Amino acid sequence: MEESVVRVKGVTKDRGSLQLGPLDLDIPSGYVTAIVGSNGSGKSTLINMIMQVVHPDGGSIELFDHKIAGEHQWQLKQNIGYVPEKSWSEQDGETLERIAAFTRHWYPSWNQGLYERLVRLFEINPKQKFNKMSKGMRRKCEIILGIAHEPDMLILDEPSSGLDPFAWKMMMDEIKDYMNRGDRTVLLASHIVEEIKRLADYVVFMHKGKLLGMFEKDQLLDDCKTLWVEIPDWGTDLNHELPGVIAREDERTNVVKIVTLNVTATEQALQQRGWKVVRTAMMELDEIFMHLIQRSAIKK
Ligand SMILES: Nc1ncnc2c1ncn2[C@@H]1O[C@H](COP(=O)(O)OP(=O)(O)OP(=O)(O)O)[C@@H](O)[C@H]1O
Repeated sequence: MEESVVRVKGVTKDRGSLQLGPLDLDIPSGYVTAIVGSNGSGKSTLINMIMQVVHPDGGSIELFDHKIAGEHQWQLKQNIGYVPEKSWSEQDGETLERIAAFTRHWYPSWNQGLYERLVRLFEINPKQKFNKMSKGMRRKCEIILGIAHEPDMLILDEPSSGLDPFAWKMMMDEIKDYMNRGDRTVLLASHIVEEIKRLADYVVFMHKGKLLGMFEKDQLLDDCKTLWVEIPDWGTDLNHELPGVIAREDERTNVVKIVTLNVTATEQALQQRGWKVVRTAMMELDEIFMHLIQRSAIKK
């Protein structure tokens, strides 16, 4: 794995309704990592702990090789553009223009040209108060503020929430543009499969406060397949006999549908048995996620 910009080690948090962790996670530098999880699985809590908005009960978090505590904190956060899941209510009476002026003062890397371009692109009136804006307009402002100081890392918690399809497309293009410099990192929490498919290099699956795994996205999509297999013996227990197989469904008497997380190993084993694959299909990320949840439930 590459160099890490965020290192989460044994982090725990008691949320009352949910026990998070222990979480261990390394976010690689120079890539887009997407955290995918069901509602209430702890994605925002994890992001808030990385941003120090929420304090972990145990474990440690390092940002850019420094523990996030003490005097480094502010410097470290200057290198991050953060778009939280929920807008800050303290900023309700503010305007983009005023927050931008404040941010410009504190962030030496602020790029005024980029800010003005984004304001024009997203068709924002920078003099309008945030609490007079629609949800999507306010989201656009938060994205502009996150990107305009050209941070080394962007942390985006459900960034597309409230955006219309045109604004969503613009945001996607801007994130790609941001990444084009090569040495930048994005950490993104999202429910939108298309967003993850188009942007992410790595995918982290989270469920009920636990991490189900981190995967290189293209590799995962290559490895996970649905196969329809013609088998001679109807009662054969494919789940346990074949490597990689995590689920089976009987289709017709001699054709079984199986789901594998390791298509190469499964196909090799099928070949050795002389069983024929009659059809192969790609899986979507959300289907893979559902299977990983089922597998984690079985393992317990
Ligand atoms: N401020 C809070 N105080 C106490 N518990 C909280 C707080 N915020 C969230 N929780 C709880 O922590 C758990 C995880 O919530 P979190 O918002 O991190 O999940 P999430 O994965 O981001 O969910 P979603 O996809 O719905 O945004 C939930 O059980 C939630 O009720």
